[in-house]
Amino acid sequence: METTFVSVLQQHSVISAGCFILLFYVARTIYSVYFGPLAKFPGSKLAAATLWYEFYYDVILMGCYTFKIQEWHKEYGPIIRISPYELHIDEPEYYEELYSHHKPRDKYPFYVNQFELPGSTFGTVSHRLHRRRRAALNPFFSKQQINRLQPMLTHMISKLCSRIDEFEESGQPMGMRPVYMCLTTDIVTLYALNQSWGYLDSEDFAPLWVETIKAVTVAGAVIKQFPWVLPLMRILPRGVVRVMDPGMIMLLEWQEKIQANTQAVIDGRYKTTQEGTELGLDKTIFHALLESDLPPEDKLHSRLWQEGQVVVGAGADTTANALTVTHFHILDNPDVQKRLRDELVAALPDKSASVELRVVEQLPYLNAVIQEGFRLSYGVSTRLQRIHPKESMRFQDYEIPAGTPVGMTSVLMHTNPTIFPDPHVFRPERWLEKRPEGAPPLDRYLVNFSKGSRQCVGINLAKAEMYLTLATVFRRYEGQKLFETTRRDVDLKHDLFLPSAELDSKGVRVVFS
Ligand code: HEM
Repeated sequence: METTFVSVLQQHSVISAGCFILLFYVARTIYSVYFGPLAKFPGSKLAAATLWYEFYYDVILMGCYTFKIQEWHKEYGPIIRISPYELHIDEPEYYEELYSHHKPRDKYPFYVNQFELPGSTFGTVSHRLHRRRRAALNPFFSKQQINRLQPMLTHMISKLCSRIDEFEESGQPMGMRPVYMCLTTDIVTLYALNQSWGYLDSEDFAPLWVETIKAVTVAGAVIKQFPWVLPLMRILPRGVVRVMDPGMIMLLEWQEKIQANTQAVIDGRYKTTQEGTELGLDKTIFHALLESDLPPEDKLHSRLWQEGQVVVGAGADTTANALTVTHFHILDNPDVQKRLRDELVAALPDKSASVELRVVEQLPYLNAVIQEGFRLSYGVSTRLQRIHPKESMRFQDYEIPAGTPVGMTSVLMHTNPTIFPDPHVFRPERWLEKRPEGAPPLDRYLVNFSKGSRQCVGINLAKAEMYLTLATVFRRYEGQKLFETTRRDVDLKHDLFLPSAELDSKGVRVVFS
């Protein structure tokens, strides 16, 4: 009798606690949606109430929240609330204010958590700490430093050409995304780790590597919502992880490879490779960071490998995507292809000679083609939030409370028809036309690398790769045709952090003849 009484009492307590927690959440949500500091901002009330909205669009529908945000802007105006905590702005003139060079801009933990690399410059939330870490990275990527990479870049591009020659001979279509991914990976690993991963030598263009990067970005949408997933995967036996998510195994193995490289540098048993030495490279990014003015805590293995992973991850897929999308649009627009070829033939009379960066970076039409390629390949397609930790920010009549994450998205900037008329048309000429009196230069609105203190550190390297690769490939190979490839294979359909076309696309394929 007494036991029954106790168990009924226990049941009641559990139910009461459950009801209390439920009531607490309901009350908190009502307060946040209707009375909290972000209540005055327009937008969907459901999105203001719960992160599950974003989960549905980004995880279930695979990277579609960006398009929902775009739709909401049409309905609610240039500033909207898109989650219980976050605002989004669609007003091109505000970009340089939000992504300021000088004002304090923290990152949003919800965003950086998706890669779980808090030791990296990219993953550093605090603007103060970021400036210190970024200052140590900058010299490694300065224009002067990148100019010195010409022999290495020429060497890699001639390897690329040997692979294209094979396909030219066989007449088989070549999948450009994997091949460009091999090129950019071999370049960034040789430069940053002094140890090229040699993917251009792989018979089938290392499909596992392409899959790894894709798996990492797809997993990111889930990890943002459930940040405990990655630490959990690390402690589970590999066999279990493999069954649950094979992409995760690739990520863990990639991290281990970089961790081993870092440890070898710290232990002083790192051997520079013959390939690197012959091409004038004798240091890894870890040597550069260890020799920098960073304090000892920033020179620990636990931080340095994270920096290495970001540089390799950020340097490879973004540039490969920009190369692929630009290559497609050149071939899809015969007039563009002809004008580019004429310029290249005039500037580079010998089609087999290696291309000099200082020559091709001066070519106006090649520059315009690359700008237009950057515009339609977007860079990172997801929104990038910035936070002023201490002071409120002003947008039109709104005062944004200090500490609020506010994002803007390159996709919305680059397809804004007022700035870029006929935004989905690939028209390099727009970059060469005279701007109306008093209008700012057009590249003010080109944000594939983002802007301000936290913009991409690899811009000079990425641009050098674009100039040299496109100039070489379009000067050397006269007979190029798209193979069963249409706009459907490049147009943005899913925002998987990086832009993705339809998921069943076979990618951009080209026949060289
Ligand atoms: C076309 C090629 C590229 C594009 C479109 C691109 C785009 C971007 C963007 C948009 C960001 C800012 C991300 C954010 O705010 O969270 C970024 C950051 C970064 N990128 Fe790139 N990137 C490219 C190539 C490269 C290359 C070649 C490297 C290095 C080898 C690189 C290394 C980095 C690093 C280390 C960061 C973090 C910088 C920081 O937080 O201070 N990127 N990139």
